[in-house]
Amino acid sequence: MSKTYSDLIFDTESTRNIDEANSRINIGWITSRFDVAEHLDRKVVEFSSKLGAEQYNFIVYPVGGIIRGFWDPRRFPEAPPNIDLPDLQLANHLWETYVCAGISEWIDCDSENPDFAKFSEQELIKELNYACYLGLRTVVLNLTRKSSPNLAKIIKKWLWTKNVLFTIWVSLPTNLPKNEDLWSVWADFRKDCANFNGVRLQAILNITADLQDEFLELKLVERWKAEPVGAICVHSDVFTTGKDGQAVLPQLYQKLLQNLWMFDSMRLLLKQINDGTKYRQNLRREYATSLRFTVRNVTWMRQKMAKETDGFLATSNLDYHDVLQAPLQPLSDNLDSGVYNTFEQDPVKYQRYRDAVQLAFMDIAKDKESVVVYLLGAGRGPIGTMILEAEKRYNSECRDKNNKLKIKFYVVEKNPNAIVTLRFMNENAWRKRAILVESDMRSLPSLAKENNYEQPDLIVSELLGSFGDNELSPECLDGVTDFLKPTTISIPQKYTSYAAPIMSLNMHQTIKSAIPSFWGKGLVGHGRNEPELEEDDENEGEYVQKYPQGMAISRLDQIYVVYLRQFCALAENKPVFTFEHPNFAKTSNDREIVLDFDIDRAADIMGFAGYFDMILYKNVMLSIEPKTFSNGMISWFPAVIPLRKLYRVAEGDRIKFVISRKSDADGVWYEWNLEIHRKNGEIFKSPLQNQNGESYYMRK
Ligand SMILES: C[S@@+](CC[C@H](N)C(=O)[O-])C[C@H]1O[C@@H](n2cnc3c(N)ncnc32)[C@H](O)[C@@H]1O
Repeated sequence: MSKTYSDLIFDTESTRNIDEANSRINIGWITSRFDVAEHLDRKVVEFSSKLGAEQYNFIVYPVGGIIRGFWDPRRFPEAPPNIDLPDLQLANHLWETYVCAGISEWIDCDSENPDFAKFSEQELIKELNYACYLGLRTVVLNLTRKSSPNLAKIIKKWLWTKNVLFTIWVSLPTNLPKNEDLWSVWADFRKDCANFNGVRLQAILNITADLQDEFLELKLVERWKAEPVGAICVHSDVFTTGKDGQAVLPQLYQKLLQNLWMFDSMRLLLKQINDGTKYRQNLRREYATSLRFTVRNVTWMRQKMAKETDGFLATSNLDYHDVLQAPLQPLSDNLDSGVYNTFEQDPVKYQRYRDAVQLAFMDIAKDKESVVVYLLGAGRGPIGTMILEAEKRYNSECRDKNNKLKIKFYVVEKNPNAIVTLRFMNENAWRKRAILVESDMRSLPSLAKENNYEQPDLIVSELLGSFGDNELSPECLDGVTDFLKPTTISIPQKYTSYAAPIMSLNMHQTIKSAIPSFWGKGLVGHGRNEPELEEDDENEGEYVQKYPQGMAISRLDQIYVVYLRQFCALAENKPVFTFEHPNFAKTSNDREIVLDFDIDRAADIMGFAGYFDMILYKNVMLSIEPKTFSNGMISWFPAVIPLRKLYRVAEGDRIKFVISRKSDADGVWYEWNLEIHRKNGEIFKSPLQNQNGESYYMRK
């Protein structure tokens, strides 16, 4: 049986460099009422140094001082102690590094007692201001209610209107019924904060002895991968005593923690639930040791596994994860040498092309001395090399010395720059076997007539984007149909796009905030319009790309290419559009489909992930669809088709992804929207996106 991820994490091999691995994990101690000691508010240095010696990197400390922090609100309307945590005891940079501001736990801006709610608001503002005064980088807020609209209102205003440096960590309630969905509590809170930047507003998940139901179901846990989780707080009563008498995390908790551990930049927190540490000197250190042991190899292991699938991507210094890329348009733009070079690093794609071509020769070259092969859209020629290798392999496996197949080889490319490389390849690598045709393949029927080119037995092309047809392969290949024989075979024979609904706060925010700088305002957009020259006085003759639908909308009405990491797929993929070649019947390439997905958990849909697979020939295929993914292939990352907003769905809802592929004389575009069919029969329809190709238009 193959090893599970968790088994691998604890392999001796993976626990090399323990000190280095441990040092990447930052653990904070939450000061609790069990730490209360005389004059502690004047002894933050001693307190944090002691914890430092016990392997904690920072503390969460009541920002108003410990006496105020643990004041009993039942004494209201008596006032709590004033803020009394003198700044002078610690150098400024040490406050920043070692201390997070704990907001007093008694503060309750959503209290049923309106006087106390009002009073809480005033005291909260004082504490936030004091956290700013101390220059602290993190503020910890505790949610104690299912819904905290007043608190959210105050925090929203702070985040959106004040130029402060701290990140707010929102610790999720631990006092709700076990079946309450904590994700929804968090998602409501961040929505009430108008989904402020996930770098500045993050959740703290509490791992308690009495685990919430949602942490026991993988599909519910997965949603946290789509959210900004700043820290995971483990409660001390979760630990048990191990064989050697030390505190350890039980296996179930270890697995949960490992599963939630996305990055080593996340933080762990330890919250004391009882006064055990009073009686066992080493207990605090044991907690920290056990937590580090649990997560220290997770990222390392993930990277190691990624190296096996990502090949050169994993070894490159660039982190491609969650980075937005505009899909290439190799038809309307001429690619540069670096882009071709990146394609050519793929260890899988070209070999599959070679295998497919060889397989096709078995069918079309029987008893023939020669077959005519056209490579359509050759780039710098890597598939050309594979075609010649397929010929060689076919000859060595299927022919004898005196009866070799010799293909007639045409290589078509419209990029005049790539033609320079192709000429070089032809002379130096292909022994002048190729006839180079510098042309758009759609002119081939007329060019062939003029130049007496032979009709192809086989056409080979690779004109696919992350969403299959989005680099206009159907339009390009249809352009050569009139020149084909009725028996001509196309590699690929068929390709299909796929889509699945996803959640990802990070992706939504990244797309929304990808606004061009002043100097980028004239860059060609991806929509129908070209940049315009502003000739009025005010604009000094600058170029501007205008968006009739508005810049904000235009960002969200485009398709992107993204190596997705911080996301959660909400359903299995479904096929979207299929194209088959040759298209002798000249069937229209316009398409329309409605895909139904049943929703099995509460979630915020940000859009759809897009994938494709292609049948090169018979059983030789390439795929980026996760279930059939061609291992090791790096040529395509998934597509992301965003929605304009995050849309909340509930378990039992059915959603419909309505998407059409449209075209006119100059180009092709997709239009899409979402329908939510609620369990109670209500139907919601989101606005139609990218109408008329205004934001995302693929020029023919
Ligand atoms: C995705 S790249 C693939 C390049 C190469 N075959 C490879 O696999 O590395 C597509 C290539 O097709 C070319 N191309 C796209 N549309 C074309 C057209 N209509 N006629 C000729 N070449 C085209 C592009 O310039 C580009 O070089």
